[in-house]
Amino acid sequence: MNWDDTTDTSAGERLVGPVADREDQAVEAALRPKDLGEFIGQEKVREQLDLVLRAARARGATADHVLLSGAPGLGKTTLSMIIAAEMGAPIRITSGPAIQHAGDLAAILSSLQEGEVLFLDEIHRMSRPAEEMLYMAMEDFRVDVIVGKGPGATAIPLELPPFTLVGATTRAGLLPPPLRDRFGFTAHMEFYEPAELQRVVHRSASLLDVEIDTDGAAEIAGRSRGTPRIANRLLRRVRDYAQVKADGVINREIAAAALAVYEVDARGLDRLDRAVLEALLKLFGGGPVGLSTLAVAVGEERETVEEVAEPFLVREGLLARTPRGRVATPAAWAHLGLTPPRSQGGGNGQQDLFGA
Ligand SMILES: Nc1ncnc2c1ncn2[C@@H]1O[C@H](COP(=O)(O)OP(=O)(O)OP(=O)(O)O)[C@@H](O)[C@H]1O
Ligand SMILES: [Mg+2]
Repeated sequence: MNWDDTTDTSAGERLVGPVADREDQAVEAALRPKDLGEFIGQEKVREQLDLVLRAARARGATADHVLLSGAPGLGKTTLSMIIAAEMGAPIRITSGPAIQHAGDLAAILSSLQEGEVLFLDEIHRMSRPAEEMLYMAMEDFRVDVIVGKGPGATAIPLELPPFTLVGATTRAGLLPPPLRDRFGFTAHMEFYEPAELQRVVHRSASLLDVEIDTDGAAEIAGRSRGTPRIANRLLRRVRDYAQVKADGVINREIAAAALAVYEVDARGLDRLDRAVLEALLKLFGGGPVGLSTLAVAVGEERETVEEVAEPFLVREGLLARTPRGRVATPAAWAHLGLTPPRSQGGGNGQQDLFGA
């Protein structure tokens, strides 16, 4: 799947974009669950990780290396901090792009304390030489530091204390198999159910001292695209609205009115998503239509339509990418409150694709 870290920048900052913006970065630390018990949803991952960590603690050993994969904003960074907290270990945080030379990694590894958690975010963006050094460090807790250049270069082996590597990636498919295989435990984070996001919203509201009722939280959760980060962001915008336009208390009407102002619809589609769907339905009868034609019709770049709008529309089952072009699903017609054209012979892709 295409969850590139840079995807969102092409259409500017979106209220429903999954990647952290400046404001998110400033407030997220305060909203992060601190232990596994506080972490909402991801039942399987939580149960498995709990076992891995308990067992390591019982043995008095350092936990196995953990790989966290999943779309932006689902809680990878949060979980890495929880792992350290549960192990009572310090955490060192760095990222793939920050490690361009093997030497950068050697410096970090050689300064780790015993049992420390090394969190390597965006691990798929590390340089090749650093990656190879990491293999040995993960497996044998050893690195070879190369001193000098050319034929006179020598490798000085350096013992490392046992540590736990926690790698995070939005693109697990980009990880070379030898790297993937060196993790003892891999957790794949799924998008959250609305009921889980509702709990996220409630929890964040109470931390932010915002009063919200059950329906208000459900309304925000339903528009959050399965992503806690987006839920927290929408909550902040709704809070602003509630303070200015009402008495500060969030209920369903306030949440819906606030998000209408920000053009986030009941299903979490924003202006761009709706423009793409509307063009597809109203101008092209539901398709199939080529990506370039669709992009011109909405006045956006091809890449913006393909990388920013489409992934969520496809995930929601509103749009399908077919060899003959983009096609709207029956759910898309229903969502926009439009009636699909009836029996247009072979001219319309609806019939043969969906048997309507
Ligand atoms: N399971 C959860 N329960 C409650 N809050 C959560 C949960 N998962 C994530 N959050 C909240 O969502 C926000 C984003 O989470 P986090 O930064 O861990 O995502 P991420 O997967 O690291 O994203 P990225 O790929 O962009 O680095 C945080 O503020 C965190 O509080
Ligand atoms: Mg993160």
